[in-house]
Amino acid sequence: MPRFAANLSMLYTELPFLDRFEAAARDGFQGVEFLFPYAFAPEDIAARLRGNGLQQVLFNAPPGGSDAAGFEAAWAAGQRGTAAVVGAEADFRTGVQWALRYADALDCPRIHCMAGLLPEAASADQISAASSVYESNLRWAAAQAAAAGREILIEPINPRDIPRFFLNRQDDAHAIVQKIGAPNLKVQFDLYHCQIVEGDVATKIRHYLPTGRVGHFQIAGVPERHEPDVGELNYPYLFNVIDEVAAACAWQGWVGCEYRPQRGAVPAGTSDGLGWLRHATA
Ligand SMILES: O=C(O)C(=O)[C@@H](O)CO
Ligand SMILES: [Mg+2]
Repeated sequence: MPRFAANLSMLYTELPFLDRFEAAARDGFQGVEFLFPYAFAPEDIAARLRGNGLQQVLFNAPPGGSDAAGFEAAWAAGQRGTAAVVGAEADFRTGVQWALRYADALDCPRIHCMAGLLPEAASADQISAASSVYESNLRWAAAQAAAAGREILIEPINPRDIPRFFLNRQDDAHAIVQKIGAPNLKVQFDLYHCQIVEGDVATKIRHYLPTGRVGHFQIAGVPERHEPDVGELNYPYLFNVIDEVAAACAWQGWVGCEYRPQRGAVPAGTSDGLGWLRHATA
């Protein structure tokens, strides 16, 4: 079975953030991911990782802004990344530098750089300008990350969850990664978003995983984004597909569990809903 990482921004939200690490380890996770670490000192997060025998496998570069308070304000104001946002190039670079410092402290191999939003009713010229900025920002970020021994990931996200998000489709993500051609620039393949936007998920795993351009998977039930055993995707089947293809191409990444638990009563809500994980790893 794939290696599963708990997404601590969505799982265990019944607990304070720093206590979620222990809860995830107690439930058998060996890896964790989350959106943003910037509200906490890197050494406090590193201590929780060490103390619970966990690996940090992924987190996001800031969503906008230029310091820790600004990052939180940007997220609250609806900013969803700066990589493809014309005029936000300085914030993008500042954000990647912050992320690389945290990646070093947390020994985290991957950083997700969210693309950001297009303007309302974007014109063809505005879309083309966003594409140019995206390409030059990602080239720069991949070079910075390579020097630090890290990967940069980009993720297609469905436009129902994030309207006007610049990157929605797997083929567009792979096209820009191929065009830039940096070996440490990869795609974060979130099966939840893929099913909502384009479907044909198993075939896309078989097509894209052997290219070497998939850096990470994420999962959730569709359409409610609850546990993976709730909804229209057959995850036991998809886990077997990932296993089979990963074995054939020696892929050794992680599958992030990025869903909102619906089962059980607080405070045991997240753990109550992990029957799918116990079944998958039995
Ligand atoms: O929303 C998702 O899906 C994610 O993976 C988050 O990192 C937001 O980018
Ligand atoms: Mg995701």
